[in-house]
Amino acid sequence: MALKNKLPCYVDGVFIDSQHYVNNINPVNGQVISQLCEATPELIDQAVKGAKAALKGPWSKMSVTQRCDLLHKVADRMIERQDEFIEAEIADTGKSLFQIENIDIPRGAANFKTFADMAKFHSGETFITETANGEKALNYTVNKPLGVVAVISPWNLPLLLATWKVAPALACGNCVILKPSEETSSTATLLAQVMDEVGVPKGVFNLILGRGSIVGDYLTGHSNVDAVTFTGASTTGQHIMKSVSQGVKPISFELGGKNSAIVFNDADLEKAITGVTRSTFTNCGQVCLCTEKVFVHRDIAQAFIHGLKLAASKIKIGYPKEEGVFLGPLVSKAHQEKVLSYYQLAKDEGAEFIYGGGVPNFGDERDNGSYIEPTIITGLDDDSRVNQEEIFGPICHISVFDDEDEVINRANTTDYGLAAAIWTENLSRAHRVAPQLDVGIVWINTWFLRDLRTAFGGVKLSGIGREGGQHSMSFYSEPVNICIKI
Ligand SMILES: NC(=O)c1ccc[n+]([C@@H]2O[C@H](COP(=O)([O-])OP(=O)(O)OC[C@H]3O[C@@H](n4cnc5c(N)ncnc54)[C@H](O)[C@@H]3O)[C@@H](O)[C@H]2O)c1
Ligand SMILES: N/C(=C\C=C\C=O)C(=O)O
Repeated sequence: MALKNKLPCYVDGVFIDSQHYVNNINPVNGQVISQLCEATPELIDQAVKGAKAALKGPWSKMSVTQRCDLLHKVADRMIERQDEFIEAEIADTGKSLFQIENIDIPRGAANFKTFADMAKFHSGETFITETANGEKALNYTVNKPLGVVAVISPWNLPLLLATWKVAPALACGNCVILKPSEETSSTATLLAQVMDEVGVPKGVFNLILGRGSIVGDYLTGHSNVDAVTFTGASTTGQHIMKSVSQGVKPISFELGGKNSAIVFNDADLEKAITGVTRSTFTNCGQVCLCTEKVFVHRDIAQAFIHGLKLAASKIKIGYPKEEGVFLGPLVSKAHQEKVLSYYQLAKDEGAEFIYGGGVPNFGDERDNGSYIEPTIITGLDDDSRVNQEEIFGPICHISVFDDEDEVINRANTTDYGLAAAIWTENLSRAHRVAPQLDVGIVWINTWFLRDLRTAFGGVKLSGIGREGGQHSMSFYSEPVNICIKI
């Protein structure tokens, strides 16, 4: 069923128009493309009640194999409808067709396949116990679902990040209530259609739409929600933590970042330039893993800066489907204003602009969109606001360093701790430096190369917990130890 101009909620197996609307705007030209039906508290209560009931229905009676086969059907149907997912994601985000068809949409189906397969191998533990006084017992684990899981997802990789949590939550037998970002709800609505089409039992997957501060806040504070998994800004995470603390329930947070790329003088310079171009400007800098701070060794600084500036100048900015376009707009006017305020702050703090710093002038409808220039700056202190606060746009600051210990300390001097990239051809140095970085993820001579079985998450303001592979299976399950005297 093609998306019309109203995006409905999906509660207890029914698509519902709440009669309360929030405009959905295309960031390419600022036009209203649809309206999402914002969930009311009553509708959220109904979703939680339906999810609770579904835990006792056919879903809980399915074998792991039956449940995971159904999730494979979800993945297969997403692939059958991928053109609709691509169109919907482009309409909401304006990002390039290249990125959407190579990263965003394929990962939706991949997330379901990965965790459906992982669930089949999610084993417990068994111990034959012999106590000091000669008693014998058999101990074994049963993995049970948490119950009703609230999933709150962001706008930067909408389908990828919603399914990154929905898939393992369902694979572990939970019922889910997904609240996507109000900026990008279209692919989540298609996901609800897919769930309905393949026969996921009613109440197992629910979709409630609307503003985070209203709908998200009500959901995370709901006494009958058993767990909350959230991806978004650190400040929002802190708010959700307060909201959830009205009860005692598991939380998983993937939050903001202020990520460094460290380019040593023994790096392959061309690889490093290409890699840092990707890690800074991909998705218009709107990836939590993106580089915003580049530390380059003094010996190669001029050559690196020249190369990065040349690479940035070759980046094509334009319509999502335009041939060769790498950079689309930022997700919204509000976010464009936020990122531009940091460009202005950089000027005020005395930065030297090596490239960019403004807004492209197209002379057409795109001037009503939220485009921005890729930007490279230098000359600011490590403790400047621009170098300490997450900007979440296509900008990096370049600093020069002289030795390893210095750069490790400088890269760690941040309240965030999500990801880092190291560029060096010296393997000893790579393996020596990586563990010293206070982050959750380190890439060496690459960036955003993903194995979905690995631990994903950050430390400090970048999050709580890890998801990915068995880390997701553990978060979305409650192990019960059963001891039988023998
Ligand atoms: N660590 C990661 O994996 C990761 C991934 C993507 C984005 N992010 C971070 O997310 C931020 C950008 O995304 P964003 O602007 O959508 O983040 P955001 O925090 O504004 O919103 C994220 C989600 O939370 C909801 N929300 C907002 N306020 C809420 C509240 N009070 N209660 C409940 N829900 C609420 C929003 O509606 C949205 O669905 C950046 O800081 C980025 O670093 C982190
Ligand atoms: N969680 C993942 C990416 C997060 C990107 C942040 O913007 C992933 O690749 O699984």
